[in-house]
Amino acid sequence: MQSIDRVQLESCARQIADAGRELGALGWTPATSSNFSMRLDAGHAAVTISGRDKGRLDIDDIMVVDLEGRAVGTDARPSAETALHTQLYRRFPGAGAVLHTHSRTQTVASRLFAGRGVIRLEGWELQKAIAGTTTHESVLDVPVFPNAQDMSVLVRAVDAWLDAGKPLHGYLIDGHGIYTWGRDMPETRRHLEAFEFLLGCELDLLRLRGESGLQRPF
Ligand SMILES: CSCCC(=O)C(=O)COP(=O)(O)O
Ligand SMILES: [Zn+2]
Repeated sequence: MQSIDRVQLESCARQIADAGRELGALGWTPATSSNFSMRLDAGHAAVTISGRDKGRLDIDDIMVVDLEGRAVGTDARPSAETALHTQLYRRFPGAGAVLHTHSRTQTVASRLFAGRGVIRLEGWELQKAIAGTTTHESVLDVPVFPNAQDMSVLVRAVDAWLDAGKPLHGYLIDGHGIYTWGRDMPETRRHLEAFEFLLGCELDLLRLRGESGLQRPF
């Protein structure tokens, strides 16, 4: 088995802790929710330990797992949602970081659009913050998958979307939060901020269009 590069692990742990502090300050990680990870090598990732306050992470709050989600070199329990992180590293070889948060905007949007199963973003300049998007004249579909306590159910939903050949840069889980990823932590942060902003705009449009808009069945 490949040995873990300790210097790289510490660097990733610091980046994860820094991201957690900043996202926590924004109020996107309430009540110990959220989880974060970074790829270490082709077979391992650094991920947050389950149940820790993600806004107050120390580097000791981050552990190593293999890409099947098994703990490596520790008895600590990785995030309850580790399977969603490792799935993304397996499916996207270029993914270097994954962020999952529970902001109010993400959570409300997930509930409002759950019946439709997808939030279609189009015409927004900020779509260009998503890697590979060069114009506002593009369509960015953000699926909303039903929540489940059994991670294998969620993994199957994400696999089905990807196996259908549909582009995916982030997804919502109904009543829960968002997952997004990127080649490294800065790109992943940019994606997360873009989704937060765009979901907020969609919610604002619904509010401004009035109560009937909010109640319209999707
Ligand atoms: C108290 S939040 C419920 C679990 C959750 O959704 C989450 O993001 C945090 O779980 P973890 O095991 O990663 O701490
Ligand atoms: Zn969560």
